[in-house]
Amino acid sequence: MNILQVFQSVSLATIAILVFSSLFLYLLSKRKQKHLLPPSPPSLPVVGHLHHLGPLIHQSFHNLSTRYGPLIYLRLGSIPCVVVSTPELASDFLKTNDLAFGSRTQSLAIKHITYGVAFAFARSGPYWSFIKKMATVEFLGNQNLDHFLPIRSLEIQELLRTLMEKAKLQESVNLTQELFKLTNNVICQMLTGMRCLGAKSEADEVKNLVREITKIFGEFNVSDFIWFCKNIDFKGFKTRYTETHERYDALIEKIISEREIKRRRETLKEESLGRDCLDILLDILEDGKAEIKITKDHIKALILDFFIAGTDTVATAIEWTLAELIKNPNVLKEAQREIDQVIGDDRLVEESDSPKLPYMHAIIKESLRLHPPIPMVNRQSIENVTIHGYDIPAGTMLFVNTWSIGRNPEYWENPLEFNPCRFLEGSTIDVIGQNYRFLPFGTGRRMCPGIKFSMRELQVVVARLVQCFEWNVKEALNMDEQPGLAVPMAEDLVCFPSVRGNIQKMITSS
Ligand code: HEM
Repeated sequence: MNILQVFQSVSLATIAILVFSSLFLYLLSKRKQKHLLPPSPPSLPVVGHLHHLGPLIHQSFHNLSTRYGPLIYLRLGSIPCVVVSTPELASDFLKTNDLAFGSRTQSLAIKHITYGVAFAFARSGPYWSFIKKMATVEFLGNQNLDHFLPIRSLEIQELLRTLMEKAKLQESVNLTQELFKLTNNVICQMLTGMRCLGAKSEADEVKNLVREITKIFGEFNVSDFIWFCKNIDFKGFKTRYTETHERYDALIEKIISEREIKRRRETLKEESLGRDCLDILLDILEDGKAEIKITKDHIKALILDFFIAGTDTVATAIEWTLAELIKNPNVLKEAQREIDQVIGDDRLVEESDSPKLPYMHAIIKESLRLHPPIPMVNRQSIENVTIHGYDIPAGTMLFVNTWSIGRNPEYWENPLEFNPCRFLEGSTIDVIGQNYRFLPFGTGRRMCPGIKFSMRELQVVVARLVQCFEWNVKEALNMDEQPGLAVPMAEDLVCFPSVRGNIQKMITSS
């Protein structure tokens, strides 16, 4: 939202009073400031550095860093921030000071929609550690992922069928929408056991809500940054997120109640493996001896956390990878050659084939380097720290610009070239957060717990799209980005698939 447009919606008299009082407080705070802060671009009273930011914030930070250096201090309204844009600094902040940066800031909208108890935004502590362990080891651990393999296979097969139909009719397909449907259906079943049926079902309402909430989470709201705007409902944003929360609450209440009735009937608790997330969480809720007491609000917030974190991110990663393959036909041919040689043409690629497809693995990494779905690792400090001689006060927002690091010629040769080979030939760089040049899933204690799940889903979907189809587009692809919680392509990816080889037989027999 344009700051000027925002100001136009409030009466001029009120603005004048508030601006003058803020200016006074700003000057007062400057006089009191004794901290040595990192370099900073010129700022304005009240808005601080907000006027430097465009809609794609990671790109604005990247541009500022090229002028003011790899460690900069910004004040977004009244919120202090530091932006970090080199692997060395990323390591200083995220490894050496991992504990100090153990929290995240949450917007007013996120706080309201997630009952004030979102896990992904919680401060590190006993509740966060307990849920992190549950998420990493149990819900998204290897055993559960194996158990949910048939769900992923079925959903991917559905996608292939849709594409095959389109290919037969020589029609275009909106791959962006199809991929969102795929990832949403998979995560929806892993969380609540429900599948989107295409009719007006609860799962469809979930899909619509996830889409709306993801949009809300990614929107810039001036009330988050300028303290005297906190209670102003700019452009009806507050009304929108309040209503969306109410819709989500009604739906999830119903889903939980139905599950509680089912559990009483079927004593589902006896099954120890392959439970959906709702069952795992209800077990914890009902367990009088659980290490941590959780409430129904925690369950509702956690289900939403995973929905939001697990839908757009994976869909966006697949979308960018396919776009790069279409733009780079030589890479696509090489990937098809690898699959044809290793798998042949009488069966589809399976998740378990991944170790045999190093070129495909390198393609996924190369796509995550250029297009990390979450372009910045965002944290908040919980104590004062001194880094490189600079004083970073408690409560400072940290942005590690992984997007910018991935495109820096000091760390990557010809960084804008899509060249998967850079991840082959002796490269030891992986996605697991140990090399600070490449942090698509973050690093350290707050690292993404969905990494194994995402890599499994990402690789098999891209491999099957490559194995089964040739991809054509009408016009050159627009590789611009769109703002959002994950950063998708600016325009939906619309393509014309055409069937390769034996695909019809393979899809129907799989
Ligand atoms: C391509 C897919 C994905 C990417 C690129 C991605 C990326 C990230 C990143 C960069 C972070 C911040 C890490 C940090 O602060 O160090 C994160 C956190 C998180 N992700 Fe993912 N993610 C993906 C998929 C998923 C999935 C599928 C789930 C769950 C179903 C998930 C759940 C979470 C959660 C709960 C957090 C917060 C963890 C915490 O604060 O401790 N993510 N993700």
